[in-house]
Amino acid sequence: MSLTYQSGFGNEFASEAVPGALPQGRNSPQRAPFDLYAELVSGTAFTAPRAENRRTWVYRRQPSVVSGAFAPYEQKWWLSGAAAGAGVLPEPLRWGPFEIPSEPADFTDGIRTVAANGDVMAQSGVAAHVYLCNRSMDRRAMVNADGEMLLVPQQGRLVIRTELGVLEVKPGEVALLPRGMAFRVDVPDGPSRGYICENYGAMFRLPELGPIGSNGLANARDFQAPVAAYEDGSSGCELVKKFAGRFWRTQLKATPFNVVAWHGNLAPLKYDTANFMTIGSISFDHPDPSIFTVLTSPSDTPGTANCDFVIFPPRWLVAEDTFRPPWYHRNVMSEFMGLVYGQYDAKPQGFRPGGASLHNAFVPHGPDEEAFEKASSSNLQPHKLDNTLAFMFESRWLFHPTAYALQGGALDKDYAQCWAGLQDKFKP
Ligand SMILES: O=C(O)Cc1cc(O)ccc1O
Ligand SMILES: [Fe+2]
Repeated sequence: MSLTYQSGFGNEFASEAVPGALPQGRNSPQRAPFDLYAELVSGTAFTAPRAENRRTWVYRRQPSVVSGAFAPYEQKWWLSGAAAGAGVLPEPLRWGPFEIPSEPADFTDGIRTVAANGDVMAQSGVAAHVYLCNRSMDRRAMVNADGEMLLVPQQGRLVIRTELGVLEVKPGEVALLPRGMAFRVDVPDGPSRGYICENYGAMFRLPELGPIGSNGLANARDFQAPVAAYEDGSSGCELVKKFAGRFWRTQLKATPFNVVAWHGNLAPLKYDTANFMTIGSISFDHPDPSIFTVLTSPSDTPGTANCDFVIFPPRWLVAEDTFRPPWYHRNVMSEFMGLVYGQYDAKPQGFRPGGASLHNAFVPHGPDEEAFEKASSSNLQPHKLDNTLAFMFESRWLFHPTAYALQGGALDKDYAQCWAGLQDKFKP
């Protein structure tokens, strides 16, 4: 599938699927072109500072309000907030690859919450989910009024139709779907798996670059928004809505993907992590992983994120007289990690693609025995860490694992053993 995109994080985009559909010089003319309805989607408060303000005008065949009333819908695996946890444990946790079920499941039904924090009602915190699905959302759409969703595919491409157009996202790429914007996910490759960060807090944005300067890490222009595309959906569509942590459904007479033109800076985005310009040590010592921050959702305490999305992409290691993998560590912040492909240098064998790990606040962790032995005795040549992509959702709030995470079968009960062989080698 060859799709067209517009480039830039938070740009003022403008797109029309039919020439002339976008009003010029005003947002709500008495009658919009082609008798479309004008609708404003406000992603931030009207009065949010200009630099953070996000809204988009859509020109559509019917306004979203035609959806009418909703009835309850069951999705018992997709949970919200710290309250959904089955108990926080004080030790490191790790999971093997989460299994994609053989029973039919689309993206909406295939979401399983692994761990969550914060509270939807307080607009704070995130959930770490996996999606495990094997079929497309057939005549079905989803809208999440609780949070934006950062999708990290691990197996299989996703074709994401949104109100603003279509994104295709493959493993190695990520997608960011704005809170409250309808989408449908198709899985052209069949069984598909990936991770989701559902963010109830402040919208993800690019981190400040400080002394790095005006370029580097994730560059704004490498984020891609769709172009306007509407479908002929006269045969109807089910709309599933997540609202205040619960699920609802309604049957629409037509498709919600009926936006013919739009303009604004609130848009779904995709980003290819291959475009991430890594910065690292060219002298000595292992830098803090914050140098690999792709996006950050700030909290009200400066520098202490509601969530940072951090990646560990292919890169050169050249530091001299340095223990190159991550150091042993205890962190006030909580670290949820996943692996898209390859090996993670701190856990070359035990951490597997499609699995996850959780090191909550002040839970000690670090390289396993194998990684430690190798890194502390190898001959330090410039070395390319290649064919690897791990990531971290790092949050100031403790992640609460769910019953699915603890009892669903993927939990690695022997995780702690990976450090058991680290001997006291003190030789005064
Ligand atoms: O725990 C982890 O593997 C993530 C991590 C990576 C790193 O390079 C430094 C610190 C850190 O927490
Ligand atoms: Fe860590």
